[in-house]
Amino acid sequence: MNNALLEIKNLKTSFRIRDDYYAAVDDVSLTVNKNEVLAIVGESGSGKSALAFSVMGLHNRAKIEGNIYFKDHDLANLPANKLNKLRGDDMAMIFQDPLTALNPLMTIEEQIAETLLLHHKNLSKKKRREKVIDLLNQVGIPRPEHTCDQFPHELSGGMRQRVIIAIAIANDPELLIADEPTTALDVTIQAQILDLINDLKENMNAGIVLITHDLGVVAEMADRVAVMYAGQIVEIADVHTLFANPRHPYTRSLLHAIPNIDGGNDKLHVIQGIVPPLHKLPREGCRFAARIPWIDTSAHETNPELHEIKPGHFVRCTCHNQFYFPDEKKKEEQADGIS
Ligand SMILES: Nc1ncnc2c1ncn2[C@@H]1O[C@H](COP(=O)(O)OP(=O)(O)OP(=O)(O)O)[C@@H](O)[C@H]1O
Repeated sequence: MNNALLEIKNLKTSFRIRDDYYAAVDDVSLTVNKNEVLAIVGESGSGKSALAFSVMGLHNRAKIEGNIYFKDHDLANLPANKLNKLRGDDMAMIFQDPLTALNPLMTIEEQIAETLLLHHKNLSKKKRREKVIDLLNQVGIPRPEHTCDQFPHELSGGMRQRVIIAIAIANDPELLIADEPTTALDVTIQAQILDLINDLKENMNAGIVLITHDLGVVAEMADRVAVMYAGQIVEIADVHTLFANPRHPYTRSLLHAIPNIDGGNDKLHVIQGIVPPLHKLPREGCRFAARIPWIDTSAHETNPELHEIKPGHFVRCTCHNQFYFPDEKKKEEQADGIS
């Protein structure tokens, strides 16, 4: 049985810079299944949000090519009115910054009710309030009746993010996209919000796309992980495989950059350089090659593709076969007595 909820095929999302279009998402294909959390990880500028916004139809002036299949629709080619109906009804998004995502001039009840009314036009005022209180309860707001009448600025960051989640789940969406849902929050609140999203996955039967640059969050929450670099997926695997046997040099560098928890002597490996700006992204060859200059250029493919190296484990470019970290090689050589 096909368990796919969302199927993205050859998606290309391009932005106009001066006279040309540049792809921030460049030929991405992905599937999100029912009842799974798919994490998308990568440094700032790798195209994670551009991908999520394409699915939600939130780009104003981007050029979108390819297909985004969801519930018998191709979102990439759907008229705005139909997309609006699906958004808020069947798919919803939790944004990074709860303050900018809420309307400062509306009470919490009014904001949640606005989404409810999309689906239940004839809801009486009394029933509407009951449903809002119920949703605020579900997301762990302690005094929901009181919070209903408050404005966003009267709530803490963690409470505001709970309200955002209440709005997102108001109509029981089948697909939930959470874009860095805890970045703006402090650590203890982060953990509570992640627990809440985990509970939602269990209770809602939804597919969740979790965008984050925090690998700790990925390890805790994800079923599968897609690693993005410079607009492309460079590796995709189930979460256990990705942490136990990361293959792409970028994935390995991201994992290598996590400090050793037991305080070993390993130096923190910092990935040299940054994701280049959009109009300067290399469009030919391995896009990560410039950041691993010690690897011989012959290791890279001319047109790197995603290869399935084990069932469900895909890696782009053959360079992973020859990749090593210079500090590790040095250690090995020292151990072998070579100076
Ligand atoms: N509206 C836009 N117009 C032009 N360029 C854009 C636009 N939106 C994003 N970009 C560019 O597209 C690239 C990908 O950006 P995106 O925000 O998707 O990255 P990201 O991985 O989500 O990063 P972050 O973690 O910082 O949100 C970046 O180079 C960014 O500057």
